[in-house]
Amino acid sequence: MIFAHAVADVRAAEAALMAQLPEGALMQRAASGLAAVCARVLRGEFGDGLRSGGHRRRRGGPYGARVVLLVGGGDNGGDALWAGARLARRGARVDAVILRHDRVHGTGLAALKDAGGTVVSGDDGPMTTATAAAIRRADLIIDGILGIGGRGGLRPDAAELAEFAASASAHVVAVDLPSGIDVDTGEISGAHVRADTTVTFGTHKVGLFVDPAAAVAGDIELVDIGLGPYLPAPALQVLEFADVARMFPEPDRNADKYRRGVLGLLAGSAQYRGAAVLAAGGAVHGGSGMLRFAGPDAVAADVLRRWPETVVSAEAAEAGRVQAWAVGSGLGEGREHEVAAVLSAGVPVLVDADGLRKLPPQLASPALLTPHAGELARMLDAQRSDVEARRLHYVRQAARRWNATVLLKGSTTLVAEPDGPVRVNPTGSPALATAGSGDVLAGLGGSLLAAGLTTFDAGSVAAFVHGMAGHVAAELSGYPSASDILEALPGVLAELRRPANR
Ligand SMILES: NC(=O)C1=CN([C@@H]2O[C@H](COP(=O)(O)OP(=O)(O)OC[C@H]3O[C@@H](n4cnc5c(N)ncnc54)[C@H](O)[C@@H]3O)[C@@H](O)[C@H]2O)[C@@H](O)CC1
Ligand SMILES: [K+]
Repeated sequence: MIFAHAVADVRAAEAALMAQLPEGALMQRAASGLAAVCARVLRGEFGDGLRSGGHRRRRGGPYGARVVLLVGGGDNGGDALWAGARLARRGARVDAVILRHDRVHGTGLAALKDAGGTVVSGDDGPMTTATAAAIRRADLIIDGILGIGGRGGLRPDAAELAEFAASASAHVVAVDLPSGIDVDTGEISGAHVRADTTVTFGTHKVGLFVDPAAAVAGDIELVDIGLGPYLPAPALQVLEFADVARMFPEPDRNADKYRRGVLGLLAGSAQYRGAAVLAAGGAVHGGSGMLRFAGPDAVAADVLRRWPETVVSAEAAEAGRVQAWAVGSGLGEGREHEVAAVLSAGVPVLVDADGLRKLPPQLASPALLTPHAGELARMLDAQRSDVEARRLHYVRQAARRWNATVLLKGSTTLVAEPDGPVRVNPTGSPALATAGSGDVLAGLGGSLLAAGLTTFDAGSVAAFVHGMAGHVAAELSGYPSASDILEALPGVLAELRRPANR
């Protein structure tokens, strides 16, 4: 599992660690790790990041490379200067653009000059003819404008520099984080740097994983500076393949269909017949032992035709015993009494799409709510654009409001509980943004609930597996449909369950 921590926790851990170390030792660890990643960038080991196609790719390493440092007035600038000094000693031509001469990191600047680096900015402002020329011909730009001490977006002079750097052909490496993002929330409130690679220190920062900021961080490289023992519980978790392989339900020797868990599914309608078929498909592959579908005859017939292993009934009340319900995908209008009965049945419930319109003020059972940004906006009476801009804020708010687990779908899918860490799904891709894809996810998540996973684990495992299926489907068909994603599921699950991966 990968973790990310809030700035206050990073600061506290740094203070505790620094008390054990000689002055400046931590910055040297950071600068050495930063310089090492920069050397790899200059050897061509990284992709073209955000600006694919528009890059001048260098392969020769630091010797003879042209490097520009953008240096703010804090320790983030200090890291850039010390790393610049290391690269200069390895033969790079290093030019520094100093934003605040009155607050520049003194020993870092002296080290850079000792190593042969030069300052190209003037006393009146950072943007000079020499600055522009250096940025234009640079192979690598190191963004040390703001780190975890930054507040709000970039000021105008820094914004102008960032803009100019983005238009150049150099690879941009951000120090700790792309300057100007809100590091604890992933929000972007003003001008900011767009990085191809971010080298972050001690632990990942929250904003590096949450959009919109995550989209401007590029590849993330973590440099260990020894903070580990001093860090508290993380604010954010990112599941990895091995975690999901371990968490995915494994039937034991005595398993039968009931013990593996039975999912009840209330989905689809005369208007949205396909939603029932897709959700049922996610469910039959999702690790539970049996699917009971409740719905109108015509819809149930579609489900049975495609998934003959399903047991169908006309109404939820006639479905029989289940260990969990999934409710809402393509459900359309009506069936309020059935939804209400299912929500108060006392078993865990996944609520998707039209089910989210029918939520009571208080939920009686453990629930996993799976809105996209538009649905979450409606649930909280907010603007969709605001939810997209402040994803972490709103997913946490909804989790507290309904005392439930909330999975906010989108460019970075987040899974939040009322208290505790938030999980970010790392496998998402634009391939998932297709009609019916959410129905597959709902069936899969419901099935995992029925198999006994908690709402938090079921949501995050379902999102991970669904995302992997999206990647596989995209490789096969370019622009996959939800049916393609569904078809890719068994292969992904087989890979997860291979003994070597568990
Ligand atoms: N504290 C430590 O032990 C370590 C810190 N390191 C580096 O130090 C960084 C944090 O350094 P600082 O605390 O000096 O802070 P920063 O370098 O992030 O910011 C410097 C100062 O800029 C000012 N500022 C804030 N927002 C601004 C804005 N929008 N425009 C212009 N100025 C603004 C503030 O006065 C702030 O103190 C980390 O991100 C990391 O790069 C690393 O060297 C590792 C060790
Ligand atoms: K930075």
